[in-house]
Amino acid sequence: MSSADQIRAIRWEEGQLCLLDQRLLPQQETWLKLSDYRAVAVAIRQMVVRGAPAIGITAAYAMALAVREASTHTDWQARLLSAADEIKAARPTAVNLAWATDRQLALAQSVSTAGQAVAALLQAAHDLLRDDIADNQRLGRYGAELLPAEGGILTHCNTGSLATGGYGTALGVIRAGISAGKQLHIYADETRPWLQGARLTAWELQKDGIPFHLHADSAAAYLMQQGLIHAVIVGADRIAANGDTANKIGTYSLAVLAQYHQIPFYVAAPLSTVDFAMPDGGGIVIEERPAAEVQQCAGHVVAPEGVEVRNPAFDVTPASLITAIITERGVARPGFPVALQALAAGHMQA
Ligand SMILES: CSC[C@H]1O[C@H](OP(=O)(O)O)[C@H](O)[C@@H]1O
Repeated sequence: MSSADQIRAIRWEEGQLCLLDQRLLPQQETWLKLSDYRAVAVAIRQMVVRGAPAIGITAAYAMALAVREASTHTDWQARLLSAADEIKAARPTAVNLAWATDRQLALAQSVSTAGQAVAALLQAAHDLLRDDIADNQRLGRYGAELLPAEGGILTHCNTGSLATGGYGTALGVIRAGISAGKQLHIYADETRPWLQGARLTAWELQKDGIPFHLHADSAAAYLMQQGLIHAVIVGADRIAANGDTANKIGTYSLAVLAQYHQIPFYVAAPLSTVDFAMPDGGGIVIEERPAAEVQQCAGHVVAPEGVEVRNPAFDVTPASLITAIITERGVARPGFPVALQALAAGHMQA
């Protein structure tokens, strides 16, 4: 693989969904080739593929696999409904998973025959993958305008090509800023416990030749205190209608730190990540992941046998701590309920 334009986590090849196994990066680049939607749901839950937009795209392909299997049965629509429930149950927090699955279900219910559904759902999954990359590039350009001409940008988790169809959201803004000639230095949180920053963001930035330092999550406050950070930019898994944002655990503490140090705090996400049916962040389900992820570090057990663990995979940052939400249709600033609705309605451009 070469630069950002080539990094892909999701491919459709010879009738199979191919997923780059992100559990093994950066040491191994191994692809899983899947033909059964049940195996795709397991791959999402086990984080073979992760990142809100990426799991949405993956779910869309899983539905295409499901309708292909169901199409040989007269009760194909009932079978597809059951498959959709199984796919949506893989992970609860990122709205993209349910959004993409339900969108495929509605498409299947809009056609007359199983054969038409097989063709329509596969094409819709291809279109979603293609459109996500184009949306990320638009989002990147809008966000790049907010970044300083020169400075340090802190990012959390992985929001690049591996978390999306390609190019990335927060990392897409950084890519667009660099392409626009901005002199940016990236500070990448390692992002315990799954280490998306240390393993995935570092891998992407190194491939792009973007200057960066990797640091422990607990070093973020020190870097801000030293005046090295001029903006924080993160992704999102679910944005409530009022702008409250669920994102990787540790995001909320970064937002509090950014406010204390008077550093702009940006969220970058496609509008498909906004859950307009959810009035505020209080209703967002936070995924609790296996204890082993905290008891271990990079696969090595570090905690004593039998310790009790809390492992929330996400937290919710109140809209009051967010400077702006960057989307593929423009930038939403505080007064998010109206601004996000306006962007979704296509009324507002940056
Ligand atoms: C481009 S959104 C990526 C988003 O998803 C990550 O979560 P996970 O790695 O557990 O799927 C994280 O919240 C990122 O901000």
